Amino acid sequence: MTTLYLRELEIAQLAVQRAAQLTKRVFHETAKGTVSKDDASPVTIGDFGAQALIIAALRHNFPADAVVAEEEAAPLRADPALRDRIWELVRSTKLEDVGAEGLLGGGVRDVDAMLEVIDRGGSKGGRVGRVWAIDPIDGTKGFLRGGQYAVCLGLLVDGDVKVGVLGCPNLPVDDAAPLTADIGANQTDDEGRGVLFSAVVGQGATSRPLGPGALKEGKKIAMKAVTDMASASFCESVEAGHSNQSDSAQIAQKLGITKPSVRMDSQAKYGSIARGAGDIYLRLPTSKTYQEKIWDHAAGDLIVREAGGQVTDTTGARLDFGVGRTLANNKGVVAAPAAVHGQVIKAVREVLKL
Ligand SMILES: Nc1ncnc2c1ncn2[C@@H]1O[C@H](COP(=O)(O)OS(=O)(=O)O)[C@@H](OP(=O)(O)O)[C@H]1O
Ligand SMILES: [Mg+2]
Repeated sequence: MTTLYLRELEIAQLAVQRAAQLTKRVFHETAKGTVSKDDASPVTIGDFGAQALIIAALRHNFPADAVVAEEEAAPLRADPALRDRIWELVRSTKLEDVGAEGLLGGGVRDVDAMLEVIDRGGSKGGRVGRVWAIDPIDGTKGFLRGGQYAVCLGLLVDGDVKVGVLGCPNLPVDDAAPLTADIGANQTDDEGRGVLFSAVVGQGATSRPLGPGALKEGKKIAMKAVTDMASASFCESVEAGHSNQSDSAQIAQKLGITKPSVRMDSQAKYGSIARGAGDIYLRLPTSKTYQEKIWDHAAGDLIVREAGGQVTDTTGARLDFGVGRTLANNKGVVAAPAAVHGQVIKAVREVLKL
C-alpha cells in the first residue's frame, strides 16, 4: 500500500475536525439566536477563528509550505472587541483526543500569534511547490441561514491537488441518506450529522463521521452510476448570483433530467455527489468577470475525481489550480460521473453556446 501524503492527510483531517468544532460552536449560537443573524459578526468570528486554527496546525507540521486562505487579520487589528471574541474561541477549542491535539501543536500561543497566523494565508499560489488552500467557512450564506457549509482544505503540489479534506458539519453522516440541503427543524442537535470527506491522489476518496471524538476509520465512497438521466439528480448553488439557475434548468431539460435541482450551499455539493447521494454538480457563470477562488474548489475537485467522477469547467477543460489564487483559466464547474460527463458537457456547451 502506498503511504504517499499519509501525514499530510492525517494533519489535514485533524485540522479540519478541530476548526469545524469552532465553527459549530458559532453556528449553534447563531441558530439559538444568541448572535443576531442580521449581524455580520457570527460568520466573521467563525471564519477568522477556523482559519487561525488551521494555519497554526499547518505551520506546526509543515513550516515551509505556502498557504492561500480567504481572510486577513487587518479588520481584527482595528477592532479589539472582535479580536478578543475570536481569541476566546480559538484559545478554548481543542480536540478531545490529547494526542491528536498534540499532533496539531496545541493551538495558538496568544492573541498576537493568532493575528500573525491569520496573516500567513496570503500566498499568491502558483505552479511551483507546496501550497495549502483553505476556505475556513465555505457557504457563508448557508452558515447564516442554518443550512449547509463546509470547512475546506486542499494541498496543491506544483499546481495539482494531492490531498483534499472537506468537513461538512450539517450533512447526514449516512452516505446513503437522500440528497437534501435541509438539516431538519432542530438545528441545535448534531445527532446523525457531520461528515468528513477526504481524498489523496491515486488512493480513492473516503467519508467518516466528523466528530467530536476520535476520527473513525474512513469508508470508501464512490459516485453512483447514472443509468437513466431521467432519474438523475443534480445540485447547484442556493444563491442565484453564484450560479445561473435558468441555464441549469435548460441543461437539465436537454439531458432529460426530470427532477428539480437540489440547491445546497458550499462544497457539500462535491461531497454529496462523490458519495452517490446526488449525481451531477453544475456551477454556471453569472458574469463574465467573476473568477472562481481556488479554495472554493480544490478539495472538492479531488474528492469527486477520486470517487470516480470528472470535474471540469463548462468547456470540458480540467480546473487549473496552478495559476494563482483564482481559477483564472476556467469558467464555471461541471462535475459528473466519468461515464456521463461528456454527455453533460455537450448539453452545457449547447445551452451556453460555447
Ligand atoms: N459571483 C459569484 N459567482 C460564483 N461564485 C461566487 C460568486 N461570488 C461569490 N462566490 C463564491 O461562492 C462561494 C459559495 O459557494 P456556493 O455558491 O456553492 O454556495 S452558496 O449557495 O453561495 O452559499 C463563496 O464562498 P464563501 O464566501 O466562502 O461562502 C464565494 O467564494
Ligand atoms: Mg468559499
